[in-house]
Amino acid sequence: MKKVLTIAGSDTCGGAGIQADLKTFAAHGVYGMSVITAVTAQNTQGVIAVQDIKPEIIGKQIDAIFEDIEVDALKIGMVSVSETIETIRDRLIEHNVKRIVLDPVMISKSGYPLLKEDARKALITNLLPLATIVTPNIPEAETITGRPILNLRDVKEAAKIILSLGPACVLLKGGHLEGTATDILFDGKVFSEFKAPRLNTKNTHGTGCTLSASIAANLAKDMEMTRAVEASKKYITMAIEHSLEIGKGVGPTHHFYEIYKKAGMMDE
Ligand SMILES: Nc1ncnc2c1ncn2[C@@H]1O[C@H](COP(=O)(O)OP(=O)(O)OP(=O)(O)O)[C@@H](O)[C@H]1O
Ligand SMILES: Cc1ncc(COP(=O)(O)O)c(N)n1
Repeated sequence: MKKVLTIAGSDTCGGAGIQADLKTFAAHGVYGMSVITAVTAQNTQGVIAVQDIKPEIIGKQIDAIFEDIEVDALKIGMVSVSETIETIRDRLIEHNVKRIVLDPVMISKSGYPLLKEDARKALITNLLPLATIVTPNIPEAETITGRPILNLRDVKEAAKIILSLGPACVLLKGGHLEGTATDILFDGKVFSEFKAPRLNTKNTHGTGCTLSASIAANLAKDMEMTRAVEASKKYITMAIEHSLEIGKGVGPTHHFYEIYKKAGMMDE
């Protein structure tokens, strides 16, 4: 069985972060493992509090995995502070990790900062160069590039700038633009578009976490990048389509094996 690791924050209400990642891994039929960078108290209405885990313990969690288990792919989500970022960078270089999906989580949908402002530069300089693929949403891409993104042309320009910062590929997610939910993949040569109809639901808590975890699972299964993103786009679209009316705010996406089966990805 393929083995996939998530390095991210814990979300009490189970819609984003570590919990979304492990549910996604299970739905993809891969073995999921986790390194927790921060514990959040949050629900569908927002984030109430965050306790960052000591970088030393984060480093030890990473070592515990790599000293014992072969990892086929990993994803990085909420990393919170500069010291955490530096620890992750050092440990991943030390363990010579391949296939890294970086979701540069900055601000929760409810508006709570999940990455300290002074840690943005650390994320860009330390983690972007290690990424096989980085998956910013529009506001994250605007922060990384320092440019506004209003249309598809801006998206492509931003993808080029982000690629120049070191990752092998960029997937710029169009969830925050209007109209069709179009994501653009750029590998330095070709732009590929992945489109889905915009679904009319407020329940999109953890969509970015789910998409990046799905890409990590698909890369672990030796899928080529474009194929992996295509399969993951189908998965997130179905997970949003089946999203759950849980809590009083922005409900979570739904992960069940059936979604993956319906997307026709069971033979990969
Ligand atoms: N209403 C929607 N209908 C269809 N697809 C959507 C919708 N909202 C988001 N998506 C898709 O979900 C995926 C995640 O994109 P999004 O821009 O929401 O990420 P995100 O902001 O990082 O998510 P989060 O911070 O909630 O984890 C993308 O493939 C995007 O196109
Ligand atoms: C631990 C953690 N990681 C990521 C997110 C982003 O998800 P969203 O933007 O849907 O709030 C979150 N809320 N919590």
